[in-house]
Amino acid sequence: MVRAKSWTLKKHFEGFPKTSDFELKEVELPKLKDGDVLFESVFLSVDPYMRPYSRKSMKEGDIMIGSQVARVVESKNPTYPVGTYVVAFSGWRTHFISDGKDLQLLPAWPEKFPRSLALGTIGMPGLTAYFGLFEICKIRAGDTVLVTAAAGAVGSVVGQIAKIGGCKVVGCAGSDKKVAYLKQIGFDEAFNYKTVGSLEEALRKASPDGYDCYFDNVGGEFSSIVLNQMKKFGRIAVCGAISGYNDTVPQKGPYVQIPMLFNQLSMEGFIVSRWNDRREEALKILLRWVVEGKIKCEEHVTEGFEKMPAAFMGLLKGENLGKAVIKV
Ligand SMILES: NC(=O)C1=CN([C@@H]2O[C@H](COP(=O)(O)OP(=O)(O)OC[C@H]3O[C@@H](n4cnc5c(N)ncnc54)[C@H](OP(=O)(O)O)[C@@H]3O)[C@@H](O)[C@H]2O)C=CC1
Ligand SMILES: CCCCC/C=C/C=O
Repeated sequence: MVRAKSWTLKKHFEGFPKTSDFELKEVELPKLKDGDVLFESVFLSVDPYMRPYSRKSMKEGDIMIGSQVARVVESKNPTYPVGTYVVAFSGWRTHFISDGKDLQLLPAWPEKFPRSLALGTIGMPGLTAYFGLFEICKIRAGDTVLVTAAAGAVGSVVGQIAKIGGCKVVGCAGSDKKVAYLKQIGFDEAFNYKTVGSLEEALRKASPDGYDCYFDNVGGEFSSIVLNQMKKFGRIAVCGAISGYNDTVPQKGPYVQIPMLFNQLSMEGFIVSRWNDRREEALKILLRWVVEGKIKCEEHVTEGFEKMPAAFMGLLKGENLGKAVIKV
């Protein structure tokens, strides 16, 4: 018999999540039926979307939503023999039983890279960067691309793909260590948005001619300032709005119409699952770029399933450099 631990949402988050909003539970899993597979989570992901989606799609008492890289430990399903690795969307759980549906088999995995990358660069965040840049920003060689939360899971891949595409890349992040990292992985310009005196001046200094593309991960006041520095026909990919996820009262800011009108801008929100039908094709490209060394991957690994709430809250505070993952 296997005992499975899980983290549940004890109380809906009000403002910034608290330790007391989560509850650790343990249950005994039943025996497998024909067609069933028993998995153990090897790596779990914490992602910003869990904050807004907890309110949108969960009720109190539910297991926290999320994905994991998991390994088959017992199987009554020939498609998933023992030892097979998958990406599953089974929530914050150490073990789970699946009927084999809605699992994503990991491709042949190069020895030298950890499988946790299937939750980051070679997974959902990498796909977000890829489709956001090519389908929404429609990058072209020579464009100047700005990205916020640039040292995180999505942002760090955005910058590196934009460089592969022949763009000039400017990144903003919340610590000097992150800024140094951005320069190390090839960003042309980077600054710490928390310590520059004036965001407006910092943006102007990084690209005096303005920006063709803005990959917006944060929203809020920062993005209102960027709007006025977009070039004519600029494209804005609204990927995330983390600066507002913990707000209890929605932020108010300048209205977007005037800069959008006079600079003839396009602004489009997107959810990565829009391109699920092209997932495999894009993952192959991302994996190739990683193997070729064109994309460097950084991970912020927290050891121990018990520390998942702390890792999630740390992510929302900006403690992570690269993709935040939990090693069980
Ligand atoms: N549209 C889609 O399909 C998807 C959207 N997303 C969105 O992309 C964004 C980045 O996600 P992801 O790469 O996974 O996360 P990250 O790895 O970038 O981690 C989140 C980062 O956000 C930054 N941050 C936190 N609070 C603020 C704030 N108030 N203002 C500015 N920055 C802040 C922190 O970095 P710093 O130290 O630099 O402040 C933190 O490290 C999120 O908004 C997320 O919701 C992600 C996946 C899919
Ligand atoms: C199930 C993954 C969906 C990710 C969409 C993210 C939106 C904002 O973070």
